[in-house]
Amino acid sequence: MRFSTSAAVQAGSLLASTLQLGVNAAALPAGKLAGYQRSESGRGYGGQCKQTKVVILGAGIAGITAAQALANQSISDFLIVEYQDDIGGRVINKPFGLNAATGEPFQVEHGANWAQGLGIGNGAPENPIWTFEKKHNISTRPSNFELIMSYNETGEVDFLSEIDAYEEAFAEMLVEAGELLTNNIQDRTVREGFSLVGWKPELREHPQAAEAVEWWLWDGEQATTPDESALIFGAAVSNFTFLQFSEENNFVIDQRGHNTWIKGEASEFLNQGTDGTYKNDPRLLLNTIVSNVSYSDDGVIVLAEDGSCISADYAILTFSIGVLQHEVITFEPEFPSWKKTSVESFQMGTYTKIFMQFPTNFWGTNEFFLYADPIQRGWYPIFQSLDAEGFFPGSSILFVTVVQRESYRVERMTNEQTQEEVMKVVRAMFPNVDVPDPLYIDYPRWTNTPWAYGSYSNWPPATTLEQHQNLRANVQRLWFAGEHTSSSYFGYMQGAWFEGRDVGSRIAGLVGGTCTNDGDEDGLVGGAGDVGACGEMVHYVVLHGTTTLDEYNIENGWDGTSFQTNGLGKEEEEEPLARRGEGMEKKRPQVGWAARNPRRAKAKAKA
Ligand SMILES: Cc1cc2nc3c(=O)[nH]c(=O)nc-3n(C[C@H](O)[C@H](O)[C@H](O)COP(=O)(O)OP(=O)(O)OC[C@H]3O[C@@H](n4cnc5c(N)ncnc54)[C@H](O)[C@@H]3O)c2cc1C
Repeated sequence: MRFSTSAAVQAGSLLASTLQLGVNAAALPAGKLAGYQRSESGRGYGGQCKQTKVVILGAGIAGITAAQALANQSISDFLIVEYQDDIGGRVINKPFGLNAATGEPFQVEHGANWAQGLGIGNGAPENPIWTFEKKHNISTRPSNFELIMSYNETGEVDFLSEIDAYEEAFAEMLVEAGELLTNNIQDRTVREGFSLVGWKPELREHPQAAEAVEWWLWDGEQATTPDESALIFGAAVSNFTFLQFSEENNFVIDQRGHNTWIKGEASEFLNQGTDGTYKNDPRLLLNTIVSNVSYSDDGVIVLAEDGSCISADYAILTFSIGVLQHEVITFEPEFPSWKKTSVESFQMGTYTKIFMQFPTNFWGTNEFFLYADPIQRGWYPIFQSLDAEGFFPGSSILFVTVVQRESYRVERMTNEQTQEEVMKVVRAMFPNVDVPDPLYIDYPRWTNTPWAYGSYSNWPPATTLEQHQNLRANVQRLWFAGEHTSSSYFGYMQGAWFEGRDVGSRIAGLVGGTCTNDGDEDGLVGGAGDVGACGEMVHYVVLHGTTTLDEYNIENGWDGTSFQTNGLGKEEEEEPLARRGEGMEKKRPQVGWAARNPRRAKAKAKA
């Protein structure tokens, strides 16, 4: 087997490839070129550049899956470049507090914590992430969303009936969203969608309680407010995961870390190192920060901060939209305007879990604690206990989640400042308890993490599928993949996986000359994840106001199963709310956007 790392090329051939690529060598920033000084002739670099067929930028789910797709099609000449000292990206765990039983800290997940929409029973397809978690024996526990208590600034107050009211409205809004998509009607914000079906928190008897419930079930999932979310695509992403797969969510408690499944998959094709583990495969370049990407119709040159350089026929860039928006990477030439506009159009939401370990459990056996602040919507709204049977019993760990603007605020504060605010809330929730201060408090600063700049993407209003396709589409030999390029599962691990697989397979087709990327998981037309296509991706130089139904197709990254209920929507189909989509393609088993069952819809939570 030939390894690209051993094929470092000398200055002369770098010059040749540079010229071939049409890259203006003089334009490459000097500071990024330590070790790659121009030769005396002024016609090349004095250093060496690794050469490979495909360079994969980022070793999160999308990057590892793209590499796996290449390997599966016998393309072993690739390099994976990763900022951090290990793979997994936003699926990342950190030590926290102390496990008295072992004398070691607990491992808590700073990023993705739930496998969502597992796809259990009812003939539903299985979420591929759940398949991998089972394969690699990841320890998980179903979250019990029935074990929830509600509070305000006076203590425990039962406002859980608001959940039913919200969910009835949500179900109705989903049907409306399906109508908008099917008939190519202009999209709305989720806030408008809610208002039109009568869900207006400010008009309810207890507005703060209604806001807390809305925060939990909307912002707590999308990490963005209903006012900042697109109705059609916000409804679709929920349908794809929770209706197509199922509404079961499992919380990961594996002390090896959630990313063990990604490492397990990587070990199946990255095992050429001296010790036989993925980490020592010379094709995986850890601790390498990409700073400059030059691309053309012939290839790509990637420069890293440490001065290293890679020349490749193709690049797959999997960095988050937060990284792209922070302009920490120089692209040469600059992105064309259709690409630049799409990068700036989509949003990066932030989701911050603040972990606290107390000397004792003073809150009991419930799992969730919803708090309605009298003044500020989203003020330390949902607490979750890890000191519960099946989780970390005896740990006295509680974590509270904030998102978006509150995330930005707390992430700029010290742990001590945050603790002071949180403890005021906790003491108000439990007025009859002598609540101790936590022994430990810690939380990630996602908004400032230089390899992510936020948690996961969200689809803003006034943005069509065509605009999103521009986010996905390649620019010459530079390709893109990640949760944010998934129109059907953006924000979720499965989005990153489907997109990594798709782009890896497309490029395998381009490199190998034969494209086998039908993306067909299950032999069904329009089955889960059938986003496969071959060759270059389409993009749109002129963006139209709306998207016609026939454009919701594989070319635009749309998974044909958005309208499938797989039996899960059966009850709903019998209800008047569920309607059949008009004019659907006959071949695809699309049955209209079913309203979600309010009883099941409580099973929603993100990470
Ligand atoms: C707090 C939080 C909670 C979440 N909860 C859930 C959940 O419960 N369920 C769920 O399904 N999903 C959840 N997600 C989303 C999920 O984690 C992501 O969708 C998924 O992990 C994204 O994978 P990716 O490959 O697209 O991107 P990433 O994981 O971001 O991979 C990109 C890689 O590129 C690297 N990189 C970035 N910049 C550079 C550079 N300059 N040079 C070199 N390398 C670079 C990064 O280090 C990273 O490893 C959550 C995410 C967060 C942050």
